[in-house]
Amino acid sequence: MDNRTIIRFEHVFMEYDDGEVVLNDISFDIERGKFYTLLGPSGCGKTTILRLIAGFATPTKGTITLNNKVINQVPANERQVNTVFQDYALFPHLNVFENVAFGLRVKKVKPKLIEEKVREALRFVNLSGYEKREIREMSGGQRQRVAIARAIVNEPEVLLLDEPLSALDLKLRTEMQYELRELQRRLGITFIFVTHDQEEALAMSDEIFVLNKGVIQQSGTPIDIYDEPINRFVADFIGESNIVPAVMIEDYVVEVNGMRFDCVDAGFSAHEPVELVLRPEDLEITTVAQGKMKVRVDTQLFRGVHYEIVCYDEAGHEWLVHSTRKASVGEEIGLTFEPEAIHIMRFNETEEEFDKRLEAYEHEGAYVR
Ligand SMILES: Nc1ncnc2c1ncn2[C@@H]1O[C@H](COP(=O)(O)OP(=O)(O)OP(=O)(O)O)[C@@H](O)[C@H]1O
Repeated sequence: MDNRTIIRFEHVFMEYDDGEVVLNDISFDIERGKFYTLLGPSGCGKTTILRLIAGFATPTKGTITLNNKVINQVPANERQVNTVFQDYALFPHLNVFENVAFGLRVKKVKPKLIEEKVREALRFVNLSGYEKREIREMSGGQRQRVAIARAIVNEPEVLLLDEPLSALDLKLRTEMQYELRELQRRLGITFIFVTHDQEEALAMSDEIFVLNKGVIQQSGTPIDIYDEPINRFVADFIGESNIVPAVMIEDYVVEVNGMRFDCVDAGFSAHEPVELVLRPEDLEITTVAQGKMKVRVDTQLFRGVHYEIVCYDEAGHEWLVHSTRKASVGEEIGLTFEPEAIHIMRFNETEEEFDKRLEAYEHEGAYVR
């Protein structure tokens, strides 16, 4: 294992007592000092992964390594890992200072050092001066920061954050997204953040793991995952998409609903059935004559930054368009897009097969079948 890797999961399975398989052969590496997000729908196993890292649960099968040491059986309090929970789990009867100091007092750290460390942690989360405040006198965002201070005061190597922003209203949530990202940069430690909100994951992360039904569907940078989703689940879960059954005619040419388009995808068999993905913001409205396809506008909603327009092509297939340009319901318009905007997904391709094909295509100009 190279020195950058701090956590490794190798073929980890998790079953609870009722026999439900919650994690099904999970393997991944977490590098030091990066911001990771586990993203997926409710019940997909995100919290279970955090519990395994924290030591609140033991895997049924597989190995979990922290700093080159297998930790399957290491108790939670002996791991350099701290968790910030969704409900913050603060002590309501203690003030801000004592909430943050609690763990250090339990460890019998000297009072002078506790004073120093707590003040430092509170400074990190911009709560200097709030030491004597009662928890009930703090706002949601401030409580959140107390919970983070309480976790970082222990100087963990890894901070686990389980949907820490879900109780906040939208504006505060956005502010806290900036704060958390900035805090991670300043601390330089590894953050593993859980959310089911794809925009939050895209905005905050260095790396995202997209999970569904106990399996990692895809891992990568936000841009990789947004631009090159590996399958229908990921394409659908990360932002809105037009996902349409299509056929590869030859390299760089795809046919959908009887229309042929240039694309930049290669490495498929001739006439291989595939799925074509086009993001609504990549479709541009033109006149019928200038468009690559002709559609009729069915509905239009004003969304502030853009119009959300639903249209149908001549084969009766629906296309969602996000455009700053207004159309009229019932109008026939053209849609155009760049060949690069088309993304082709192979049916049931694994992440490794996909990466191999992408790499061959990008670096060697060779095709992988
Ligand atoms: N202690 C437990 N005993 C039995 N089953 C459990 C236990 N904890 C979780 N599960 C089950 O494991 C599955 C995954 O749960 P987990 O909490 O990891 O999902 P999640 O992705 O974090 O979901 P959410 O976003 O709703 O918190 C669920 O089906 C859940 O019912």
